[in-house]
Amino acid sequence: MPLHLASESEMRRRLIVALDVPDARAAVAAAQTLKGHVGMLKVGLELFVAEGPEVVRRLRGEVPELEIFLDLKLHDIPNTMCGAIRSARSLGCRFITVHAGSGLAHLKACVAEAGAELGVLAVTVLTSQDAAACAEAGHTRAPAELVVMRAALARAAGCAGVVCSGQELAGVRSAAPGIACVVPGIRPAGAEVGDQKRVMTPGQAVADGAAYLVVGRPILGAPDPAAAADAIVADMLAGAEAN
Ligand SMILES: O=C(O)c1cc(=O)[nH]c(=O)n1[C@@H]1O[C@H](COP(=O)(O)O)[C@@H](O)[C@H]1O
Repeated sequence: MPLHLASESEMRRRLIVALDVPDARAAVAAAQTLKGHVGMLKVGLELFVAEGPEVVRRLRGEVPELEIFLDLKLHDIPNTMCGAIRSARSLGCRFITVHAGSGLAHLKACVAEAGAELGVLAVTVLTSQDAAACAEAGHTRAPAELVVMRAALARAAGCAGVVCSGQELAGVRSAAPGIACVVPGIRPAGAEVGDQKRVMTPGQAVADGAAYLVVGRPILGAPDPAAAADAIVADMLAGAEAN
């Protein structure tokens, strides 16, 4: 992003916090703490399995200024994926995730079902997978090649974006020009990597063209989550300005 367009509020809008917490009470408390510091809340499997769609309605009611990203990583036959998307449509979420590895027909069906309001994000290759994990799973291509192929499929299907690691941003941008890249596996310099394999710092991911960053433990596991989010925003801004 050119220097004159990079602003702190723009970086905050592009920071998504993963609410990987066990219940609605913890989710609402984290959202209240982080409003004004992040731009979107991600509701994923841990919280959704515990609380169901009601937690999305509750978050929308209690923190209406933050959009919701419903991360269910749907991976099934098209009829079943479309049913889940139909059920999700009334929740008013900004994004929903599906696995890109299902192929073009699956992605197209999901995009058609989601309509204009709900953006379908195609998860390319999980950031917890390295080359060895892909080989174990039977893939003959390296993660970066798979990501780029799947990003091209996602673009052809009309997806709102892809989920990829920061390490594939350049490849995705050239294979699927214009597609929004949503990047998890974000780790500030020196932070614990945990189960993530393909990681990048916030600033580098923004410099390389990420549209949104998804961050969980480096924010929620910090002694002061709002300060941790602010530090990530500062690094994002530095990355945007260095670009
Ligand atoms: O779809 C996702 O959001 C996702 C895709 C992916 O490839 N890797 C990945 O880590 N995620 C999610 O991003 C979040 C990352 O959390 P932290 O590793 O704690 O920052 C988790 O909620 C994951 O479910």
